[in-house]
Amino acid sequence: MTKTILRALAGETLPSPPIWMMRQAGRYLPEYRETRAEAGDFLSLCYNPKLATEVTLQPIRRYGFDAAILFADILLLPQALGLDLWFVTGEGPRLSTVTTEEDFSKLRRVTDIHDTLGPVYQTVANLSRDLPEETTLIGFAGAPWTVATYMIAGRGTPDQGPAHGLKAENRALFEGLIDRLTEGTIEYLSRQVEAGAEVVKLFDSWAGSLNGADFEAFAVRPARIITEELKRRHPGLPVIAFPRGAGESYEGLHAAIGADCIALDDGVSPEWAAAHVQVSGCVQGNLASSHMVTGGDQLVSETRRVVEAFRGGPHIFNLGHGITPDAGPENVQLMIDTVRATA
Ligand SMILES: Cc1c2[nH]c(c1CCC(=O)O)Cc1[nH]c(c(CCC(=O)O)c1C)Cc1[nH]c(c(CCC(=O)O)c1C)Cc1[nH]c(c(C)c1CCC(=O)O)C2
Repeated sequence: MTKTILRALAGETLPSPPIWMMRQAGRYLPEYRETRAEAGDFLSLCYNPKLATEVTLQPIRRYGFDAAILFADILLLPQALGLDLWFVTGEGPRLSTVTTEEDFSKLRRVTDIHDTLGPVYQTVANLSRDLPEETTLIGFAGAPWTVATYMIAGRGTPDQGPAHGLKAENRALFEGLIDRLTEGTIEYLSRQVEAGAEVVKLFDSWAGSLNGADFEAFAVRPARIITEELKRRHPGLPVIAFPRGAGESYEGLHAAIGADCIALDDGVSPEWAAAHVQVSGCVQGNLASSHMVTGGDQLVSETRRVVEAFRGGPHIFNLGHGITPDAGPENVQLMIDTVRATA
């Protein structure tokens, strides 16, 4: 029998939605913290196939999620393109920046990323061998705009100001960077698929700060190019696009991107999204991740509300964003039990 996630992605409405969770391998789990301590730091964990495989499997063993997502990070691609990358504990990522033509000219060609990323492909291959047969393996990459915001600022920013600045001041350089990332993302995801990823997901965490023509040019268009080329190389490959914060612009994105599934953040109500987005295809989401911290009756009622709202069409249950380190592992179990009891 075909895996439930693949059935939903193919447009099937199931008795209860299959479920997985963004950042399901993460610091809220004691077993993750233990393996991460063994690896030393976060990047050493990402580039250690044995340990990255182990942390990817931990939430599958504990909860039996219907999908596993490769353990890696969206910032490994800029590192493979030649930037320095490190993580400051308690603060987040730091990178060397691309803000001038000279910086850009030093970036590696997209065909030269695989030496750095080899361990990631090995993790995918391990997972494809070790996962239970009913569990779908999801590969991923950051979308060009979101990755560019980190490469231009050298860190996370509240409003993506430096990237908007470069877009205004040196459009040609900014577009060159988006194009390089678009090509690099195709090569990176294509190798993940060859190693055994069954689905790929594009994380555009900062799509919400692009408006109007910019949203079309730098969120929709790169996602469409990546999706089309991956599907050309790997016929039948399902693609999930996650333009977080798109708001009303979520409407029409299945067709505009050519994606099989649009992932929703919790800034849109499930009732609105059922009427305006799910009408054109599978959706994924969108319980607020804060419920994984607070738990209780509200978690149960809001989980049921999301399931009910999307009951009439293809749906993959997920949070609206990644689970946070302060979440309670018991709340995750309560969410899963509540979703599965709706069948
Ligand atoms: C913007 C972004 C990044 N990484 C990612 C995004 C897009 C999604 C989003 O908006 O959250 C995507 C990502 N990051 C990680 C995954 C693995 C798969 C998953 O479990 O979903 C995925 C899909 C692991 C991670 N990536 C990171 C962790 C925490 C690392 C640790 O163990 O200390 C994990 C499990 C670190 C990371 N990585 C990044 C930041 C800003 C941070 C620091 C913030 C934090 O510490 O939570 C960049």
